[in-house]
Amino acid sequence: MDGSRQRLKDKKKIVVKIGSSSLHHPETGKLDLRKMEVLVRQLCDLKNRGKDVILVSSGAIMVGKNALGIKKRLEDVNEKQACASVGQARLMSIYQKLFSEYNQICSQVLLTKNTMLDDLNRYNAVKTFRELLEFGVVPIVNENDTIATYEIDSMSVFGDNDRLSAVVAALVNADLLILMSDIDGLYTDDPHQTDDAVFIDCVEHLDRELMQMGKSSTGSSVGTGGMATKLSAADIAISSGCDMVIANGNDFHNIGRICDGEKVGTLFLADRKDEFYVLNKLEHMV
Ligand SMILES: Nc1ncnc2c1ncn2[C@@H]1O[C@H](COP(=O)(O)OP(=O)(O)O)[C@@H](O)[C@H]1O
Ligand SMILES: N[C@@H](CCC(=O)OP(=O)(O)O)C(=O)O
Repeated sequence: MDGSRQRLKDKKKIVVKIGSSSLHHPETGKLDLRKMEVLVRQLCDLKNRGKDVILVSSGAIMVGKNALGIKKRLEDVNEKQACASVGQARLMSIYQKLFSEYNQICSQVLLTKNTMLDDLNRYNAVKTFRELLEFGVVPIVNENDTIATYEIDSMSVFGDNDRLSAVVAALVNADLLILMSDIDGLYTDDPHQTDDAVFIDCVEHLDRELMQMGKSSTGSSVGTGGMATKLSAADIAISSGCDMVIANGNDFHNIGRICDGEKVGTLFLADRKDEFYVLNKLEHMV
């Protein structure tokens, strides 16, 4: 086991982000409940190991779309917002049921980019997260899709939970962010588009050349942002003193393996702690 992986064993505050693609049965688009059980068990076990855990979960739009019996691809923003409103409530009720099986309390936190940019709102969010973690709760975060796009204008959305999870990691002073995706980690190019893409095990310096490797092409019908938003998230996380791992969400046991220091996914090593850099990034995020 190499040294940089070894340090993952000592992480105390861990943010885990799950993409919609890791939660659904691709054939039907419905929730994969067996996988969700494994996810929740892994997170509860991290809690039992004495760690603070925050889950950033996508899936509201996908779940709402299914609940409403919509078969076509969603194009209209308001239609997506209506689906998110239905789906978020359903998603939370399933998470609550699963977490309660392990006597674990979870809570819902919905954020927008504006919440994070406003000093008072951000301060309140930080304090609320602190209280929740002190109570031993697992906060479950998503973007507030219902209001995000018309809160001021389209610039007010995160638009993807990859960057939202990195902002949350920075807010709560997390020391590890795990992004579960539909792919093993970062490759030199999108493996779904190029045959000779090579897997990258560890990133010590996230330079321009690496940033350009992350394409916005997505591997599933429900994913958004592709690798581009994950690298943007890595930039935010590692600048706020938080290591980040991108790993495959096809097996949620990977979460425990990562925290055991096993060589799973691509590891991005934190290189500094710069609060202003993160805020500046957030301000210019489109
Ligand atoms: N350099 C790259 N390395 C790996 N995957 C990449 C890269 N560039 C683009 N991708 C694409 O990013 C997808 C993962 O992002 P996304 O579809 O948003 O999934 P998720 O919602 O599961 O996070 C991959 O399936 C792949 O097609
Ligand atoms: N907030 C949206 C998900 C946005 C998002 O980033 O989705 P994904 O690329 O699946 O992580 C939802 O809950 O449906």
